[in-house]
Amino acid sequence: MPPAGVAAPLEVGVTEKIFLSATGQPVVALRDLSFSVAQGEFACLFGPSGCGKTTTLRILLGLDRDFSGSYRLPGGEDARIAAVFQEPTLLPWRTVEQNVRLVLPKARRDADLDGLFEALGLAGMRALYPGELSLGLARRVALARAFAVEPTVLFLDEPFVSLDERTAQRLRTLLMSVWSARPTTALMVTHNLHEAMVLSDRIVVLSPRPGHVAGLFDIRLPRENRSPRVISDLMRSFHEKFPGHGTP
Ligand SMILES: Nc1ncnc2c1ncn2[C@@H]1O[C@H](COP(=O)(O)OP(=O)(O)OP(=O)(O)O)[C@@H](O)[C@H]1O
Repeated sequence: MPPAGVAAPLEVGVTEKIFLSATGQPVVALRDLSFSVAQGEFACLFGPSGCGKTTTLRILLGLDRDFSGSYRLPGGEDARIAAVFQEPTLLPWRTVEQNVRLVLPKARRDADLDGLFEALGLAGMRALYPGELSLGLARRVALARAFAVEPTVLFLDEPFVSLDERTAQRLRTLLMSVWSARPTTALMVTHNLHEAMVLSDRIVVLSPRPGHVAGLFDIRLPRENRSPRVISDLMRSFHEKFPGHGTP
């Protein structure tokens, strides 16, 4: 394989991931899961409950090393990885500003983050503490923290669940405006097919467990052209290509 630079794709080749159930029975979560995400592409990992989406992210984040196979991150050894989870996981005794700056390397602790706070609608909230924020605002701070490190790869695990649809929609728009300013190779787990259509360049569709790639759905359309009509056409094509997937 050529050396992995920042321009290299995210490559996933998990041969097998087995858990042991409480009774000691093997649970094969993933088998022959293989896909890649091109540099600067935003991909969604979509599939039925229990098919191994979170397991895949945990492996790619280096949180689970007990699997067979391999993967390669953009940036290789020097990859700067950022992750956004369902829980914003902010330190309650630190301000919004401090929570974001904490993740920066010492040399960049004083970096100018005005543009980032502004873009995420947090400019007036930098001195607030997490306890003063709604869940939607706390998730914005989690996004700011992720983008502050200027990651070479970004992982998101259902960052917009349990928000009312208006707030979720606002956050998707904010995510896209920050991401578009500096397109970063991104992989986001979602249960929400509509969300995947709005946000991603490519949907990686997983089979039921043991998870492997059931197929790819490419959306090569500029996001500003994805009107409700276009999204509903895309949803129709998706259902034709993957009958039974993505129906509530
Ligand atoms: N620590 C664990 N011990 C045993 N089994 C596990 C463990 N973690 C996950 N599993 C099993 O592995 C499979 C994949 O789980 P995972 O959470 O990755 O699925 P998922 O696609 O993210 O599900 P969901 O969409 O419901 O969040 C499931 O069958 C799950 O029960």
